[in-house]
Amino acid sequence: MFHACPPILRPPRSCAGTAVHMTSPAPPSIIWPAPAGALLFPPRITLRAGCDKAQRRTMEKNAKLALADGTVFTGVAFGAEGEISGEVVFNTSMTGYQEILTDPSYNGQIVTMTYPLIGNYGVNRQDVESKGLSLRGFVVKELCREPSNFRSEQPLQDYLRENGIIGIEGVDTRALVRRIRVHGAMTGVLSTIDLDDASLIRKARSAPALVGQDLVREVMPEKAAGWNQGLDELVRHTTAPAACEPHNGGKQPHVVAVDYGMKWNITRHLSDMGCKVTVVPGTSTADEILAHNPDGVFLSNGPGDPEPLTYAVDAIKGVLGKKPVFGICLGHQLLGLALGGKTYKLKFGHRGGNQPVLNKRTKKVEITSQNHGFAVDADSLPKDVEITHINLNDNTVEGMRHTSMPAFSVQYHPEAAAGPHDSSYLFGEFRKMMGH
Ligand SMILES: NC(=O)CC[C@H](N)C(=O)O
Repeated sequence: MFHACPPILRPPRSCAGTAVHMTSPAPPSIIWPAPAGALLFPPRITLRAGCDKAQRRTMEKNAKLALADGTVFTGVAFGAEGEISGEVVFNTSMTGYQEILTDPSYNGQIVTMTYPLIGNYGVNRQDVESKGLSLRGFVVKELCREPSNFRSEQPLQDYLRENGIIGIEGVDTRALVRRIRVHGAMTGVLSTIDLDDASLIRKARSAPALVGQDLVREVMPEKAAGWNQGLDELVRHTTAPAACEPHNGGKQPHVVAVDYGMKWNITRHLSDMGCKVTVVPGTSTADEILAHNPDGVFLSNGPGDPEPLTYAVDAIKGVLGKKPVFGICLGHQLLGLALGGKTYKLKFGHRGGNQPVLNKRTKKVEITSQNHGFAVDADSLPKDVEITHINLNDNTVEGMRHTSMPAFSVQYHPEAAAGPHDSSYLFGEFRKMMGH
């Protein structure tokens, strides 16, 4: 029998061949044509392989992606029209494209998905990680224009168009990713308005590099605000109990979360643990942070190079030793700088939902969600900083802890969104560090 979700009636398939619908076939109780007033998918012209070729050609608009090394990829435009430059990076997650699109850490970057079919479950209002889309452009092999999922509210191409993000589909993403892996992340230009290869390559070569830019100020909030949203029901059921342990009725720990472009699932986790959360802008000084009288200070993820963010490093130095500190991703890199370490740019970064990390204390391997292009240099860290986690793909630093002050951080994303929940115990460790 059919369950709680409202039945969705779908038109008969006009295109055979591509596996775009991941759900099982409609149950026999659903009829077509539908009775008047029934909930229907609006009629759309499909552009999938297997559709009428002439129809596809008249509907398609070309787009091109040019890299600074002179490579040009031609594909079909989707989403917004225009032209944009950015650092071209790739993400290996099979799902979670909406969380990726709304992760402010992608500010300044054109993101390529290695999974070959993107858009099949649409987008919704629950899976957002910030108030908007900060990435510069989106590159996929095959776009599914007709999502099929009970949570879907909109197809991906409409979402990108409404949010002003240029997408390109039909790109040989394997070739693109190999190029980035071999030669490193590089600047590129994505355009639907200039399709001249030489001109695009010139623009890609003169586009500003990510290194040295402060991209945080574009995505951080303007002023401090409270936070009171918990985890989505679907997520709560799959998250480790430590992270979701309810507030024990005692004093509610007050966390000040310094927002450099924070993913909302972090504050959802903190809130679910029973913390009172105040979010403050990434430019807040130590005095401004401490004026909230926090029990703990959280340093968020965020875009770009940590080194130019001297205001953030100074603020962290002013908080260290006074309050427990927990940092994630950019927050981890900034903590590393504040502790006297150095950061450097990785060749092509870690982005995806399947990065293996060794927890050196427990000797357990955690499968983690990641999105970073910079890393903390292990050799630069002072003796009183213990490296707690390492990446098993390339042995880079994934976590650290100060041996005498209450401060720890991870390079990866324990809040997942999207990705595995292996590391959600870290939120519980922060709570313990705050003495609650
Ligand atoms: N997700 C993040 O916080 C990214 C950190 C930093 N912008 C990097 O790319 O390394």
